[in-house]
Amino acid sequence: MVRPSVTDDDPITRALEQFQESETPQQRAEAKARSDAIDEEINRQRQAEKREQKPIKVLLLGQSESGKSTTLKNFQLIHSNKAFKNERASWRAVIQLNVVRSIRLILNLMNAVQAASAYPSPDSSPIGESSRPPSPWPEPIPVLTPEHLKLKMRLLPLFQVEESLLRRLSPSSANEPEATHLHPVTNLPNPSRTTKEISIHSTSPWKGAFGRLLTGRTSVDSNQGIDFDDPKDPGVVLHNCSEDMIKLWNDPTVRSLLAANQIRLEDTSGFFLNDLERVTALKYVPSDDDILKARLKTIGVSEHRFVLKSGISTTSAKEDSLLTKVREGNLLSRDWRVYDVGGARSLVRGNFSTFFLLLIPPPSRTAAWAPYFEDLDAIIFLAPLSGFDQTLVEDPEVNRLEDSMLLWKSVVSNPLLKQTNLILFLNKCDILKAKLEAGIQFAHSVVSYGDRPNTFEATSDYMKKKFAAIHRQRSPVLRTFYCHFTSVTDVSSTFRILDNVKDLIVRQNLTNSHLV
Ligand SMILES: Nc1nc2c(ncn2[C@@H]2O[C@H](COP(=O)(O)OP(=O)(O)OP(=O)(O)O)[C@@H](O)[C@H]2O)c(=O)[nH]1
Ligand SMILES: [Mg+2]
Repeated sequence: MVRPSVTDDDPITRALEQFQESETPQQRAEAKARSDAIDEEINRQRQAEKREQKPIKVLLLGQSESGKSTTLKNFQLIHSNKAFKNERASWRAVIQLNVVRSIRLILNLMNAVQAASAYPSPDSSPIGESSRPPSPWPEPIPVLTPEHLKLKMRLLPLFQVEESLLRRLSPSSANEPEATHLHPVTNLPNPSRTTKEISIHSTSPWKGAFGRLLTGRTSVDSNQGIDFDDPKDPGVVLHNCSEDMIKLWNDPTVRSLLAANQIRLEDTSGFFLNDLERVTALKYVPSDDDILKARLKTIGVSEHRFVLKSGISTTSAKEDSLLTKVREGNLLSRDWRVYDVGGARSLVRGNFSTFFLLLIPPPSRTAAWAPYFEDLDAIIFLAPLSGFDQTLVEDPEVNRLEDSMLLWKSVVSNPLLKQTNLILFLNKCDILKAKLEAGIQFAHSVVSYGDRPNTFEATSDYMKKKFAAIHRQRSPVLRTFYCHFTSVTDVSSTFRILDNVKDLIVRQNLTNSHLV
């Protein structure tokens, strides 16, 4: 049996066949030329579409702990209010680690006091002053009671928790020779450099570390992915130590030890000691605010993709036409790529890591990095103002604020970035305010500040002018100075600022694509 071909009954095919049979060679050539022209036009339009739809690329830059990853978290929250839904179990672990780190710092201080008081004072020492290491303590050395020592012993299980959390979160970074993000206790008789900071390489699937372990368990909180009945849950040990941790943190001797070493734990990254009861509760689930406060150092570079909407306000006739074009072109939703890089320098002095790769001109810059840094629409540069009285963890001789200004200078003056919008976030304003209110004198660290008032308004304005002057003097082309005072751990104020920034970047992107 002969099966009818599919085209047998197709009237269009039949008509075309008849038409082609009656075509002259010249007509056929003309038809082909027309068809080619149409194909060419379609291709041209596709290319144009591609150009117009090119994603908006934003790079977050700044020294380590400046707030880059926290700004990224704000982008994630803007993108979706369920941003951290599947990650809460892992963030809970990071927060638990942050708590243990703060406690460890206090216990290290107590060890140092014990060691210092083990030496007899020069008056009673038969061999005199020379046998005694220089003491960082104001005399007399604060006295630890037997109760303090018992407290210390009862908190030892926390260190096992730390090891196990680190293993689960970052098996690959366990050998990273990194000092702590906490205030380095360098002037103590036995300075402890043992508190490695937890860092996660951008390629590590750490956010799944806990989720994977939980699959199939019936006790898992299905909304948050946290298994509260896991017998190995570090939360149990933390909960059992909770009362002792609270006692330690509220102890007057401990507070005076911290003060004597000029350590304000409350200003350090990942500080949760004022929330111990809440964060060590057995059923603790981190809030968005907690996740923003959690500290996890970034290594490498990671790309984050979002579709973000931009509502461009119309204030002029020109902008009205822009808005129409944007709407006609359906460009109100745009693809965004936000790049978060690790800001820490290598511990080898002068050897800069991720950050400075940006400043090396191609082709010396490795090809693998190129896609991240070509065609950048904007750099959000974070400079934490609160670092005015701190030094870098990586290099204790470098003042943090001064370092931020040097980095800003190199970014601003870089000819490769002259087309890129630079948006400066003078960050950690909340900590700056708290420090000034606690009586810390800005002028002690920033000598050029002189006898101006020790207020937030005056100091922040002074620093803004400094950064603006660098921008004006060093930029290879005339550019607008965009600057915001930020506290990126504050979701609502950051939401407003990022909304402005988003609109600005989209507007510039459209201008550059000649759509306006
Ligand atoms: N109080 C306060 N804390 C902040 C602010 N910005 C960031 N932090 C905290 O500072 C710590 C460091 O912030 P990150 O965003 O991890 O810093 P980073 O720039 O990504 O650092 P690296 O990954 O090491 O390059 C985190 O614990 C944040 O919660 C701020 O404006 N105010
Ligand atoms: Mg980071």
